[in-house]
Amino acid sequence: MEMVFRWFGSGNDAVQLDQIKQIPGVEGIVWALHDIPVGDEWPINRIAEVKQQADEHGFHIDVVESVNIHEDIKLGLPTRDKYIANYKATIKNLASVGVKVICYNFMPVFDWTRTELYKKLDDGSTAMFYEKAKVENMDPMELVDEISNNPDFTIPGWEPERLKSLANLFGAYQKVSEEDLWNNLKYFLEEIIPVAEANGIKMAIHPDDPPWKIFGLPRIITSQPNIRRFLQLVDSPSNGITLCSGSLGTDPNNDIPDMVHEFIDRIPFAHIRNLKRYDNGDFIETSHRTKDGSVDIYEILKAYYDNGFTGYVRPDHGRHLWNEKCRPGYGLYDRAMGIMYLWGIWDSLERSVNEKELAVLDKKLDY
Ligand SMILES: O=C(O)C(=O)C[C@H](O)[C@H](O)CO
Ligand SMILES: [Fe+2]
Repeated sequence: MEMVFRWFGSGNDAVQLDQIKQIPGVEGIVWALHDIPVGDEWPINRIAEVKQQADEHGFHIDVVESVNIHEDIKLGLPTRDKYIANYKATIKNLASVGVKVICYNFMPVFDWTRTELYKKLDDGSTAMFYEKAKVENMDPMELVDEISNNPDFTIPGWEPERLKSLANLFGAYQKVSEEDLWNNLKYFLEEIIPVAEANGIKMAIHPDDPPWKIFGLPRIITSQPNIRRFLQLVDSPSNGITLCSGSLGTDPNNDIPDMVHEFIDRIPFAHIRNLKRYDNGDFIETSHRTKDGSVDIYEILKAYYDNGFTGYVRPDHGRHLWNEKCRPGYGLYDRAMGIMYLWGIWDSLERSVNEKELAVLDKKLDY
């Protein structure tokens, strides 16, 4: 596995590149041009700027997260074609500086959803929390006010400008069923996957977070059968997934190690994080350690290891520790510790396999 770390860009992240440099085994940054309006083409000079910043620190920029999808594409409106044309141009621009993987999602209106960004845990740290009943009984506008008015940073997917037109968007989605969303996704993929193939890029859809319907909006990238269906929409190595253990792990029916085994050839990028599920459907993000949450991080890594996984991995969200001021979920310390936990498992898997092989060889030599 190749370790990468998400960085929101100069002046847009509390974490600096020279700090990331000190985390063992990180080879690249996962980045995006967060200020470019959704649907516009990413300019080549801005892309080159990030490449240069990464180069100066010896990082690669192989993975981009996210090139977001304009709502007109998800809604299947006639105007989608112009945004798809821009998307294709962005794919080509990114390929021209060596980008290999583009992570994106196809969730209507909202990106990931939580009800509290800084919920206090027993140990005094804070983490992102989802209260199911609250979402079920809440006016989405209230949530938007809470999340988008974060004083320190604009949160991707929750940009205040975009959410201003929320009422109209909700109205537009009333006519869009899950099957319509599948069709709109297929239309998009049939357009862009050939461009990705021609430019050596793997597209990697991120699962819906959480993987169920919220506020009556359709959601489809939620489960193993649905991911199977997604991969068949366009059956190409360039049409892949970002397998996110945290998003899928909020639903106890999702067997993530089994998904790793089934989809391994179509996983260019893995998000690995843990969370604790409660019986009432609430969940809170935890440290990466298997014992601290409900997701078996060891089994997931073992599944990757057993399948000879060589793709990109990043620790996903973490808790906020030691009073750090950071983007929700994206502090330095817990993600750095998460990486060391992942390496600890990975290195010992590697060592134990090598030792087993050596023992077999020794036995053969004895004869
Ligand atoms: O919710 C998560 O687990 C994420 O990693 C969010 C992703 O960055 C986003 O949905 C990608 O487009
Ligand atoms: Fe994720």
